[in-house]
Amino acid sequence: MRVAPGLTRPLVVRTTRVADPGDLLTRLPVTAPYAWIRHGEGLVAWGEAARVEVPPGPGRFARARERLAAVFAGAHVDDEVRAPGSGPVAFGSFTFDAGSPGSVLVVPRTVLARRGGRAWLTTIGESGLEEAAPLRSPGAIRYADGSLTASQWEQAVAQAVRRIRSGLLEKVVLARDLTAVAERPIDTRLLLSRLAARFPECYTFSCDGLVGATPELLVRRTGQTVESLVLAGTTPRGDHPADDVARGAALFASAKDRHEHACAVDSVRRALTPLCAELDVPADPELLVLPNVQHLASPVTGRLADGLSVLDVVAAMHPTAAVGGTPTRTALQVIGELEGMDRAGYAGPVGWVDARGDGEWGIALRCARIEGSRARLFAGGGIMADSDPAAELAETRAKFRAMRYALES
Ligand SMILES: C=C(O[C@H]1C=CC=C(C(=O)O)[C@@H]1O)C(=O)O
Repeated sequence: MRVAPGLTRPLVVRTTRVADPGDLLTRLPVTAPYAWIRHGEGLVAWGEAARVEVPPGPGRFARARERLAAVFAGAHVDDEVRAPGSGPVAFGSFTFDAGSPGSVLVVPRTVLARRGGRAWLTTIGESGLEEAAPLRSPGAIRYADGSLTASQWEQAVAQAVRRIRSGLLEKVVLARDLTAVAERPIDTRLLLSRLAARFPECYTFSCDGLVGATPELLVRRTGQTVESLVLAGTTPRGDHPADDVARGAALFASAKDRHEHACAVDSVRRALTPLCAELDVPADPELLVLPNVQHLASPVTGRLADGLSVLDVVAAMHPTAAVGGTPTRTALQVIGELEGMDRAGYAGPVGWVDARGDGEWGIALRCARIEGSRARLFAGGGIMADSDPAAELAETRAKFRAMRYALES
């Protein structure tokens, strides 16, 4: 744990109501912006009051929770809002693989938030609102293959299909990466505002260099209530309205996609059942239509049996079969063998937690890791016994479109 220079322990935290600040994203500074926004509501943050670098290994979520509790312990909190996300908050990103370094929780110095018509500002030490600098365009973007070429990735999918058909496993999610190099340093705030405008239904996020707009809510905890939106089963949008409707109907009727979706829902049900006094899992999925793809979606709700933090729920859920597979352990081995890359924060939990244990965590999808003028984009798809490698490749291209749009438009 590191407490920022210039701050004393315990932290002095103050949350005050503020007039509607307008578009939250326009308030962010260029350096290290944090964000979690959907339909214009959520939290943006900047500055660093404390940082918890989470060591890799089993039990990392519990360790993260303990270390964060130590940061929050004894904080002098003056909170006139007392709502989820008020008072001290940490933004976090955990790597997909428990063994990979790079998981982090950051307590920002300033958080600006809006929810349900109320807006508030939380500050730690000397901090506050500043005039934001104008957005900067990254200029032209050049793309290159990531760890595997498209055809190598198709071969990896074909191998996964063979392993599934041999009975080794039921489902595995394989991902690939693309690298992008811009003419000028990439302004994360520009990506965030483009993503939030084009994908209002998604959670536009930024945490420690990982930026994206994910449609998949891993878990929201508000008091005893937990909510999750399970996604799996995808088709690209159609070229015209009739094609679009036909694709949605075909997705709904596809035995392969329904089975792929059921694996993801089952993994969430299995994770949440021991934690919840009540759990409502719909029998059939809905269709979630986004600008680039359509998904099968199941909203799950539950009531927690006792006062677990959202981080405990994240620990129980990750990795769901929307990003791992079934059975989980075998799927993780196959991912390690076939993908040929470290996913880093992609497909890991990303979100925020407050000192009450409330918070919202998504699965980091449709995202990129930004470093200066370079970006590493990620996309994957669920592989089943009857998956077609070319169709899976097309699906990743449709998913890449979210970040490509943010970088290019
Ligand atoms: C793994 C990704 O998406 C997951 C979430 C929704 C639908 C998925 C699918 O249909 O394959 C994936 O399980 C990704 O976007 O990189």
